[in-house]
Amino acid sequence: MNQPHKRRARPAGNRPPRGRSGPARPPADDPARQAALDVLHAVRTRAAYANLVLPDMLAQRGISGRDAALATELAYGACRAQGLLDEILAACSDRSLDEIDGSALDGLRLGSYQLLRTRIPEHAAVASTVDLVRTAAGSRIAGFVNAVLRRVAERDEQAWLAKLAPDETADPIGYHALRHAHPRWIARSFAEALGDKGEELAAALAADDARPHVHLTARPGELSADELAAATGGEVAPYAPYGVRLDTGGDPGKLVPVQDRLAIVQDEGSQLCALALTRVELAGADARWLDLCAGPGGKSVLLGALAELAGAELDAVEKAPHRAKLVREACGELPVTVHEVDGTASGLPAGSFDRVLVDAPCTGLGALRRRPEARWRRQPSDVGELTKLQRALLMAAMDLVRPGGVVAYVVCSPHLAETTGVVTDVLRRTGARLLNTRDYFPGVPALGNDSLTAGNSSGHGNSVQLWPHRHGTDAMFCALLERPSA
Ligand SMILES: C[S@@+](CC[C@H](N)C(=O)[O-])C[C@H]1O[C@@H](n2cnc3c(N)ncnc32)[C@H](O)[C@@H]1O
Repeated sequence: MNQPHKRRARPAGNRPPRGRSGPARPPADDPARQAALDVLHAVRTRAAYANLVLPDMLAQRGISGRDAALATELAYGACRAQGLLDEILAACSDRSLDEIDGSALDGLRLGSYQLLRTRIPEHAAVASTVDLVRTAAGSRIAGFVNAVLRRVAERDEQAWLAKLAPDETADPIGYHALRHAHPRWIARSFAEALGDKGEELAAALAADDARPHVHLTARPGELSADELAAATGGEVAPYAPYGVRLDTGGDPGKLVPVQDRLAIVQDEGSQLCALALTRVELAGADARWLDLCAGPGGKSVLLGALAELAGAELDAVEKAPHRAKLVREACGELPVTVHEVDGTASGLPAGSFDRVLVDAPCTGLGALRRRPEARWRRQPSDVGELTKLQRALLMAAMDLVRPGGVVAYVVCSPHLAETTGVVTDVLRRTGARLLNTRDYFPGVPALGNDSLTAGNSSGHGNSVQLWPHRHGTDAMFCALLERPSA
């Protein structure tokens, strides 16, 4: 007769100490959830970017296939939904979230995400998460996580929303913010830019959770969009003449045309904004172009290639040394001179550039779909600091461009303070003219909300606001300003 199997007690020395950040090696039996949990830990404790940490972790741990897909879904999904999960967790716990041990909170987010937003059966979602928390933080904390997750499992997501969301009529922004797991201030900023608090706001918030297509730019003068599409299995992008859209996953950096420097990875919205600057007809000289915020160099490559075709040269300014290096590497043999200086005091000669791009540092609220945790990390207080810098850079650009030359002000954000707020102020201070920017986005529909457009009230032209849910691009803003002739 077989002897009953005796569980060997785990030696105390093997037990991870309380409060440690998680096991160095994933347990062999659940590498996907362990990786997701470790990503949540890195995001919470050291402000890591999930989309940078996870791919490295998967490679180092040799996690691939279905496990890699599950780890990605759980890590990114829990990061995106964090605020919604936290509201639900707060309703299920008698402690406030601030009082909950960090490892427990990571586990609660991971477990509640599985319960509410995946088809993983309840017992598997809870038991697997509790096991991981027990290994990392001990039995007492695991018991707490188990109890809270059991309460979360009493309702599905819709039922929780019905219980917790504000009334749609009385508070439409709060309602859509919670339903689409966005902070209220971001939902409000989208609503203000769209001029809509209802269906379109919901569509804009939903688009932030969709995986973006990868876009490529064919290097002008080297390859056409048709050729690039044929070489990569992608399709020609709808609006940008050098653009290709890829439907497949995988690392686009490994595509042969990208490795051969015949194409770059670049959102179609970025392509359109850089191109708009080059499409304005100028009277007089057109030989010196400037990119005032160039790192890591995507738009410099496109502008540098177009400058070469036009017989012009590009100066590229970047303040951060490592990013200036990236610009140099990206531009290679193109006629681009990189200056590692502050764009607000570059020392470049005033009035000497024909075309200037200011692709200013911004909140990035227009690219939230690319960074799972970004919506919860950004704070409303970031906006004030950034708009000061954006104003200073745009003022510097107005000084560097020659009379009759053109400046493109671009941000990857629809927040009105960063877009029309900055532009309206600089128009007032410089007497510059806002061109009808939409004319330089030919064939692109639904380019903005007329009633909100910078300069409209003073009879100037219109700026452009792109959106993921309308155009499949990042939510890029672009305004073309002409310096009055002397
Ligand atoms: C939105 S990114 C530019 C993206 C770039 N145009 C591209 O397409 O790859 C803004 C850049 O401005 C740089 N920057 C921030 N402050 C600056 C300053 N005062 N002068 C020049 N560059 C600055 C940042 O380091 C960052 O690389």
